Amino acid sequence: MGRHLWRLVPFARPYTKRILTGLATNAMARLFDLLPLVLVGQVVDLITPGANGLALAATEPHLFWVYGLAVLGGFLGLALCQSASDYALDSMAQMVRHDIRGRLYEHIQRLDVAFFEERQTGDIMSVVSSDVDTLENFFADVSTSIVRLVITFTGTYAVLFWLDWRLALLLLAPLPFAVAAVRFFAKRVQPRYRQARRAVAAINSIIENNLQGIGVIQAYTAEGPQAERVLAQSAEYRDAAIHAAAERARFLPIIYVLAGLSFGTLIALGGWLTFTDQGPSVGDFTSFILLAMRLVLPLFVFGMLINQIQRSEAAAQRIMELLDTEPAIRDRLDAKPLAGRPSCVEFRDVRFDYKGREQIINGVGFALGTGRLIGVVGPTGAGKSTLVKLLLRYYEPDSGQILVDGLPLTGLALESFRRYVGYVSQDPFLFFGPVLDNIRLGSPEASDEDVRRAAEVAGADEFIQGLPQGYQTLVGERGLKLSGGQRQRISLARAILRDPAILLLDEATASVDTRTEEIIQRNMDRLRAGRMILAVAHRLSTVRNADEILVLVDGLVVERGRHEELVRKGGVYAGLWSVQSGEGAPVVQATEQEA
Ligand SMILES: Nc1ncnc2c1ncn2[C@@H]1O[C@H](COP(=O)(O)OP(=O)(O)OP(=O)(O)O)[C@@H](O)[C@H]1O
Repeated sequence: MGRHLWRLVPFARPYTKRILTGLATNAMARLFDLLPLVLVGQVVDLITPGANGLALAATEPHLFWVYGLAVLGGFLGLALCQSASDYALDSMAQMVRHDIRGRLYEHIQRLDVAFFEERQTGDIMSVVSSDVDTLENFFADVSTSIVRLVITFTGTYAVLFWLDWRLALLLLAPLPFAVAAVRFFAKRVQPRYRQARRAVAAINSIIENNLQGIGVIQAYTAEGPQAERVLAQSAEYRDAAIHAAAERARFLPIIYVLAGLSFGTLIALGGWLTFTDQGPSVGDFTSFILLAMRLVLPLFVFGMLINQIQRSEAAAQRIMELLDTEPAIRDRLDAKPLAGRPSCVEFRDVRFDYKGREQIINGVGFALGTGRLIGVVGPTGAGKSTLVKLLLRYYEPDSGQILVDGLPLTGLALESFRRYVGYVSQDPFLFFGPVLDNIRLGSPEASDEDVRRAAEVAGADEFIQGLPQGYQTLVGERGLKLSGGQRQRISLARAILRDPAILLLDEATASVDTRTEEIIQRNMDRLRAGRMILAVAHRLSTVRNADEILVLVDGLVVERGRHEELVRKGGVYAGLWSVQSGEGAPVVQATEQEA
């Protein structure tokens, strides 16, 4: 067993009693299993004529009944012990699997956004599902098989030594060769399993990604090349598995030949010893042969076990890797919870680059207090969404500070801060389930009436009432499809319901029509009281009423002020405004002039 599997032992510890019961009953089952083989020998002796030419059965015929009942007792014992053992160990494995999966999911949920940007969803999925399943198999089957193997082996050998120690020693002779063969086999197969596991993860990743974008694949008739990508990965798995099978095919004959050699010698030598009265009785020799046959199976099981243990080790390694991944964004040891509802947020000369990218946010500063709305506008790729994500603490600034009520955001307990934040992302996400649950995501205690009011403010109530089952309509993946604007409004209602102190809107109304936006705008003006709003917008009318508008270009605030001031100034904002309000030159002309 490798070191990764050992690290999973703590998951089994709470079930020690169940494991011990399972192992003990399994041990007893093995002994009951061997009992009939010994009894067969006794019956053979019972009917074999002795030195006086008479079989014992002639004088004690009732012994047939005794042996018959003893065999029946053996089977009954086997039945009871085996099923008790199976139940104890199987249920333990299910519990361990449940715990590992739960722990993994909880852990993954805490990992930061940057982690999910780097790892593919399918890859993570294959750890949570198939790797965890492999371990269930390990805890249920492999652990039982190990016990079965050890007990059958030691139990059988003990009886064999008792029957005839010379023949027993003879049987032991090929064991070192068998162990060497198993080890050799294991070493060669392990890399193949690792390769196969990697290939499975890659296949899952591609398929999951492609299914999400199936519409794009079909629109661009890219089915052929995409199928080839999947096939190429699948071929890697196939080849690794075939290689492993080839190794197994080479290993099996070695074991058979070794078993054949020792059996052949046993039959020849044992038969001769029995015949010449120098060895065991005919009955004992019969038992001996039957028991010895039982030893071959464990040898094969041993090979398969090594196989399974290696697979489990590879799965455990991937699970432990995930569990060992610490979120980059997490509470510091001395993190303080936010004392209460925050009333001001400040960016001080904040600079930030994504990994491998430069000059994303280049020294941004602003202060936002309760009751105020700051609008952020600027060309695409200027860093507007990044500003919002920094305030959400998806990422931390490389330099400069973000202060909440004068305290650095990085020093706050994450949860105590985020519970005061409402966030509507550029591409709002709806989970599969009723509209109601989607809005209630961050406020599980909210009443249906609260949800409806939030939806009203977000301009969503009317259309939700018109859905087939109103607030109970299933949406999200495989639910009813909604338009971009409808999804945005549900997402906005979700943020509003939270009654956040800080409302972050990233193009929150970009997909709704102007009339609906006007309604939402009016509601927002009411909402502004008692909270801070940071709103990113391309459509300038959205932030027209902002207390301050930041014009962001290449991660720098190049202009700031109220709408009227900026228009008067005649700079970047004024240029954008004149185009959007239709006062300036049409876009096409402008492009031609630039050209
Ligand atoms: N997760 C990321 N990793 C690396 N680079 C990123 C990441 N997200 C955004 N970027 C890059 O950072 C820059 C700023 O992106 P951001 O999303 O903040 O722009 P934006 O102003 O919101 O643009 P838009 O108006 O198009 O939404 C872009 O050049 C973008 O390519």
